[in-house]
Order: sequence, then C-alpha cells, then structure tokens
Amino acid sequence: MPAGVVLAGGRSTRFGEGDKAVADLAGVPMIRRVADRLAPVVDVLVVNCRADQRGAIAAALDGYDRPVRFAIDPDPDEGPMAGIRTGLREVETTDSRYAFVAACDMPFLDPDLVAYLFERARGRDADERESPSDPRRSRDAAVPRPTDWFETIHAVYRARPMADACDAALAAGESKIIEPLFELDYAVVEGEELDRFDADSFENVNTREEFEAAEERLRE
Ligand SMILES: Nc1nc2c(ncn2[C@@H]2O[C@H](COP(=O)(O)OP(=O)(O)OP(=O)(O)O)[C@@H](O)[C@H]2O)c(=O)[nH]1
Ligand SMILES: [Mg+2]
Repeated sequence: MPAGVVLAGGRSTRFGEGDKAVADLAGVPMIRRVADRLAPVVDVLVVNCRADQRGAIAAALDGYDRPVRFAIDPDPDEGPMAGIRTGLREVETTDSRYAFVAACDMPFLDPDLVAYLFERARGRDADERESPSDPRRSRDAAVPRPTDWFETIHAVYRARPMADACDAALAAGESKIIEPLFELDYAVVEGEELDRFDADSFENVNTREEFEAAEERLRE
C-alpha cells in the first residue's frame, strides 16, 4: 500500500509566471499530470505545499482517483528537504510504509519505473550487487542514478527513517538532499537496470522554455 508524495512548496522563480505546480500544461495543470501518472501505482497521494497554495492545488486535483492529503509546510521556504520531511510525516499517518517522492514539475514520470523502485526498496526482484549475502532484504530507500547524480526527488523512501534523517540533517544546518540518504540503508538503481524505463521520467520543468517544450511534446 504505497504512497506518493508530490513536493510543490517552491516559489517557481525560474518559471516566473505564477506557481508552476498549477500552470496549465497542454490543458492540464502540471501537478495533475504528475498525480495522474502516479495514480496507478500509489494508494494515497500526499501533497506538500504552503498554506496559500492549497486551494489552487486542491482545485487542480479535483476528482482525482486516489485520496489526497495535504502536508502543509509549518515554515515556508525551508527548501525541498524540509518538504520531503513534512510530506513523509503525513505518510506516517497512513497505512503506507513506503512513499515515492517526486517534484510537482515532472510531467513525464514513468509509472513502471515508480513501481520498480517500490519493488527494489521492498527487496523483491532485486539484483543487488552491493550485498550478495542478502540480496532480498528490504531497504530504507531506492534511489535511481541515471547519471552521476542521485535523483533524490524521484525516489522511494521508507517514511519514518527518511523523515528522521531529514530532521537530523536540517537540525545540523545541512541543506543538500543527498545528506539524509547517507544515513539510510539504500539501494541504488542504475545502469542497465534503468534501460527498460522511460528516461524522460527524470525530466523536470523549471523555465518557461522548458515548459513550452514539454507542452509541444504533450500535444504531439
Ligand atoms: N516544501 C518546499 N518545497 C520546495 C521548496 N523549494 C523547492 N521545493 C520543491 O522542490 C521541488 C524542486 O524544486 P525546484 O524545481 O527548484 O522548484 P522551485 O523551487 O519552485 O523553482 P525555482 O524557484 O525556479 O528553483 C519542487 O517540487 C518544489 O516545489 C521549499 O522551500 N519548500
Ligand atoms: Mg528551487
């Protein structure tokens, strides 16, 4: 019974024309596209945002296929790591142990890849090179690394350990989202393992130009 967490508490400064989360992307608000891509693979959706965004985002998600919960930032503008923490604390109040965390600006998410990340975190279907002694044990996280970069905002986490690790990192004044990961027992999903999934899944829309390019592709 996994959850999806969508981070939307940013200020869209590079986008520059209102909140990109609810921007109309080829006829559908961007966050709705993200949510719709997650619906087949999650049981509940948690949206992390500021209190002032809630109304517009709730409208964008009206009629959504899954229950939606809001996890409102107690303090705005604390960065994405605080958003992950706040979203995962809400997940802890659901039946879900694991959550896929994504940004609100990833309209090309591949649900098959999300499902696979859940499997890898749970320790099933694993071809785990780093721990041959116990390849099928469950993990605190499954994080894809399509390049040198860990895609920490496109990853599966066990809610409580990751939320705790984020709290510790925030208390230590750390803002890099990779830091809490290193406190966890995590699986890296990389190389050929990613070949059968859509590489566009990691794409995120930051500027007006990227938004228009995404619009064109979605209209094709
Ligand atoms: N809760 C919370 N989420 C954030 C914060 N900053 C960014 N995010 C989210 O983290 C994800 C990745 O951030 P960006 O793509 O940089 O989004 P953004 O900060 O709105 O955009 P820019 O202002 O252009 O950097 C997005 O889903 C944002 O909504 C924050 O201060 N608080
Ligand atoms: Mg930002």
